[in-house]
Amino acid sequence: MSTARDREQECLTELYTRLDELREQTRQRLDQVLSTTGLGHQGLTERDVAAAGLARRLGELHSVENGLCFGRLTMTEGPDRAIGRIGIPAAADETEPPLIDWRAPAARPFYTATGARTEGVRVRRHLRTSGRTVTGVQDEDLAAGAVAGAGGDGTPALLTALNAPRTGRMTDIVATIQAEQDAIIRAPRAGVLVVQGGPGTGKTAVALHRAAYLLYTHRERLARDVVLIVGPGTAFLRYIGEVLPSLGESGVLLATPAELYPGVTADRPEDPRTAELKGRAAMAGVIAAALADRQWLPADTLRIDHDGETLHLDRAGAERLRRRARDLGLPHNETAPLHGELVVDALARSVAAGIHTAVLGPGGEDGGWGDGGDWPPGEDDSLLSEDELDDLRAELRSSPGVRAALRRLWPPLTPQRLLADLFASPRRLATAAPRLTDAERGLLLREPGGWAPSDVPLLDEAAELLGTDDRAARAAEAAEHAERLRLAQEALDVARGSRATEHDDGTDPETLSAFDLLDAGRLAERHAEADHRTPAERAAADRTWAFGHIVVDEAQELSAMTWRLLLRRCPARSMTLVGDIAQTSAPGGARSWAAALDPHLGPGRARTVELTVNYRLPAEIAAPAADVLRAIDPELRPPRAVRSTGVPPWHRTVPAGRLPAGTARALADERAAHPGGTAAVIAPPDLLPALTAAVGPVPGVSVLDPRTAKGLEYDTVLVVDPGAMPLPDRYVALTRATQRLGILTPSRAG
Ligand SMILES: Nc1ncnc2c1ncn2[C@@H]1O[C@H](COP(=O)(O)OP(=O)(O)OP(=O)(O)O)[C@@H](O)[C@H]1O
Repeated sequence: MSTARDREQECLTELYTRLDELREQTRQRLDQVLSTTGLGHQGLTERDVAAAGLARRLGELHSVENGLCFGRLTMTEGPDRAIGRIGIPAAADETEPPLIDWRAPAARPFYTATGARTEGVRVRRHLRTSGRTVTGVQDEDLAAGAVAGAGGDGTPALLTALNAPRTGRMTDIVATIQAEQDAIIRAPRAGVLVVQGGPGTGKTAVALHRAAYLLYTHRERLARDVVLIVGPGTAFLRYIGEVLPSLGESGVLLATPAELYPGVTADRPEDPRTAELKGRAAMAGVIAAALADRQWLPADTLRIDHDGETLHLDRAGAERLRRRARDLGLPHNETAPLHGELVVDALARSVAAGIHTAVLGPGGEDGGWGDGGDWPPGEDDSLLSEDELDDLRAELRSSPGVRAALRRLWPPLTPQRLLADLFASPRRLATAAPRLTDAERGLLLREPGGWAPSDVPLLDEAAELLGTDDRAARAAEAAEHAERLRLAQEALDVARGSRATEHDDGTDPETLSAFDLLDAGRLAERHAEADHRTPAERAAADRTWAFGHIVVDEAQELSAMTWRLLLRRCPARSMTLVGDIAQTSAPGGARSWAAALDPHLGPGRARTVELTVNYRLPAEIAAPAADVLRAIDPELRPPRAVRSTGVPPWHRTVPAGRLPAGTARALADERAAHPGGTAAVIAPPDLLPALTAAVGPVPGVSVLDPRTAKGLEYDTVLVVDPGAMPLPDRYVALTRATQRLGILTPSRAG
């Protein structure tokens, strides 16, 4: 008699056969599409789009090779449902799909059914597989009523997953998503959802699976608009980088907050106090004031050389024109040409009025426009016709002296220029930030050269106020077009040359050739490169991209200015923000979700849910972490550990001078007792150089400070001198271990 495992093996083999067929069909269609020739420009673009779609699908089909099917639901009525990483559609002669995508509504009871609420499920089966072989089957009989279900109480499948050694890369959790996590993953897309949870409650895992779920459920929209995932640092992004590809998803953009301004690499070191200051919401006002300061006014009268004459623009007149330009309510760079027109018009009228005065002599009340008269002069003051005035304006517009004056009065600016000039000038800082103290302004003052991460939202703020100054982009496009024209012309010349030769050979000179039908311009158009970038690549390069959904991990760390930037990138306000208020270590980070988000969203606009079960820490390691949490805030409750290892953390006191050597020895002992897996030494930043030297390069071992360790996890963790860490950092350090924790404290005598 065949066992359940044999029967599952048969089903699994059949599923892999179907997967191989799907791969083959997709590969053939891709080959077919790629080999299509003789297409026009439009046809080529369509071919490229189709090929990219098929290549993506092929990638998806290959990414699910491991763990293709991980569960089965036997229903009280109707056919079984096999649950997997992707769906395999029913063939023409089938009524049910042989494999259901974990994100499909029909798969949901796999995660939510309990003995009390069976949702029509009789047996929930977990499959363990290795490659294409079934290695184990675990059944939960819901009809027996004793099953708590996927509620965080440690089903064997979950415990197996949690006890597995870590590889240094996060893995997906599709086979064991728990009910409280499932509710978050499948929450509606609209609105801002905040997921608060202690360390190890699966916030990161949930956020990534939510992104995969949303991409599946709103495929068309989100594949086009892209999902942005923001994580605290590059080490963290590397750690989570495989999860979505393993779920067959590639249409996401992963970035750190420092990477959110295209074209800027923000790696300039910075004093944390400066970073905190630059993260405050008040910096938005400072930047606006810095820009207003660049819309210049002459102290008295501006003298403008024009064609050997001197034109005059007095301060009051310049101020009136500036006010009219500002009243337009447009960004600075977009206002520049309009302000220029106002000034040119005023100058033209004043010249005309000068002619008027010269012809008629100074009359009546008209005491001129430089000293309190009506300025700029109106039409009635002019003897010139409108056509003559137009000519005069045109002349002034192209006058080098006038142009120089316009650049001075309303200079075209880039965000980089505005910020670099502001931070390099005590005078500009004093004008733009009068409410800051001298010491604070001193923190902002610096030589130009490079950008710090905290500059990124400020550059974005400045870009918003400045508007597009797309002259550079237009110039590049024009240069590119000229180059294409040149190449096309060359191609035509070569063709003409070869025809001349052919004629020499006696071919028919009357035969029409390509160059008879085309000119270089049209040929250039045809050769214009189609944009082959994926939507995620285009989004990465475009500051004004509106993302379909934004996921932020370690969201508690973001400054007010970074929130402003992110909300600009998501006008639809469709966001999932995960974090833990108790782990906030950034000086400008959140003390409460309401304090961090209400100023940007409005009070109560974000919906907050909590994760309460700790999947990382065994109960033994959770205990010392809970003590630290109480010290941070007695109101906060630690998450409940779902498993226990029977291995309590150890504690060792070492003379301070021998801390590096003592740590290296303790680590070596741990590695000898528990070979393989991953380990980390987490210490205050100033101890890192000595510890790194003492430990040396060991595969699978990292030496890092608590802030870099945030979000990461290791089988074994040694925390060195936790007493020297600020409380949130200590909390982070003590909550990274999945199996074993050792604490080394320097003795005072050392
Ligand atoms: N349902 C689950 N099944 C299996 N493993 C899970 C599950 N939920 C979480 N885990 C595992 O628990 C560990 C902690 O998860 P994760 O890193 O997402 O927690 P976190 O809340 O983001 O922690 P931190 O606040 O420290 O960043 C990871 O190894 C994750 O894979």
